[in-house]
Amino acid sequence: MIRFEAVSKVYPAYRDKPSVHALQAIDFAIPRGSITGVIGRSGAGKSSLVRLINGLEKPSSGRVVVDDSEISALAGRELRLAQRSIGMIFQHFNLLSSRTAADNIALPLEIAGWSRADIAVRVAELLELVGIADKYDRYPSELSGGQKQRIGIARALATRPNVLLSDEATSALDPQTTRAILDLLANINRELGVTIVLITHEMSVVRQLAKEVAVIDGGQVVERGHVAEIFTHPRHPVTQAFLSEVIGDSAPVSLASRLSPQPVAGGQAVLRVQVRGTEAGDTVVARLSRELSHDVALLSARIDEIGGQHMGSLILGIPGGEAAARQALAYLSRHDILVERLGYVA
Ligand SMILES: Nc1ncnc2c1ncn2[C@@H]1O[C@H](COP(=O)(O)OP(=O)(O)OP(=O)(O)O)[C@@H](O)[C@H]1O
Repeated sequence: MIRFEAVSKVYPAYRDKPSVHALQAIDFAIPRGSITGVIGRSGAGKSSLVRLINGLEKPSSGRVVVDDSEISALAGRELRLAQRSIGMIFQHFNLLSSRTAADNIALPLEIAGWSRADIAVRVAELLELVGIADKYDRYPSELSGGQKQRIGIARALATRPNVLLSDEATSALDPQTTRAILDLLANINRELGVTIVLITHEMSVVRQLAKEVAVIDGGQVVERGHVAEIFTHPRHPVTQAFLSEVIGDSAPVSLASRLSPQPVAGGQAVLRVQVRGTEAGDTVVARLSRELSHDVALLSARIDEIGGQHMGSLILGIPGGEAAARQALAYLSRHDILVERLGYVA
């Protein structure tokens, strides 16, 4: 369990730079054994939050507790011991280029004072765990990004930590490699019970791996909860913006370029309808056609399923002039379906 209790972090003024309130009033808990996503835009405070968990920074006020130990109050040898139970992986892997894969993984064990024989056994186990046993004698420059991250993961797990912090660990990888690394992290969580904190600016990463998510903005947690719930009912504008990236609810370019802000004689009003929840998009189209007593054109649709819930958006063309458009808007709003008018097309 990781707990933030009324945590704030202020970086003091330095020369001509003003002080920065990087985190304010952070109060939340990450359950033991969970995979929790922490998502935020650049500068939101994500890295500051991570550095508080592993004790690299101290909070300006409040407490950070990791597995019953107040890491924010530790120093010296006690802090170093506590840090051994917190592994970390990074966007740019942070491997030593002069060491082989095996020797990179061995590094934290050497620092912890393990014997050479024990290190050899543990490194072999870890190479196997992350699926690159055949690369033990390769140098980082000879490996792909995905393989380097596997070494990063093995090194982070070497001292058998309870917590694994992932700071944008897949941001430098292509989508296919990202998926493979996220699958590996899911296995590690399942098999070893390691608590994973996933710092990211990509909702697709949260969606693929995390069960819980906290959205952070301006140094505050602005929304948090189960991933399926947040994805289907996002409340904060920042969450909504992250989601529209992953759902892609913008109109197709060919349609957007034809949109006119004024009604077009004999044309259609174009509406964007949000699909959230158990109701599938096609039911919305069918119900609306029945209500209007004429066909509704489906101009574009992006629907996904997350945690058994449909989510996405439909772009509909409503023929029949202003009266029909107003009737459609009223009907959808009456049924609590989020809708917005994008314009008109011929
Ligand atoms: N050591 C520091 N000294 C002064 N200000 C800092 C320091 N570290 C971070 N900040 C400031 O604190 C705020 C939060 O930064 P932080 O790095 O935690 O955000 P982030 O969400 O991780 O951003 P990014 O995704 O760009 O890394 C920013 O305004 C940043 O400029």
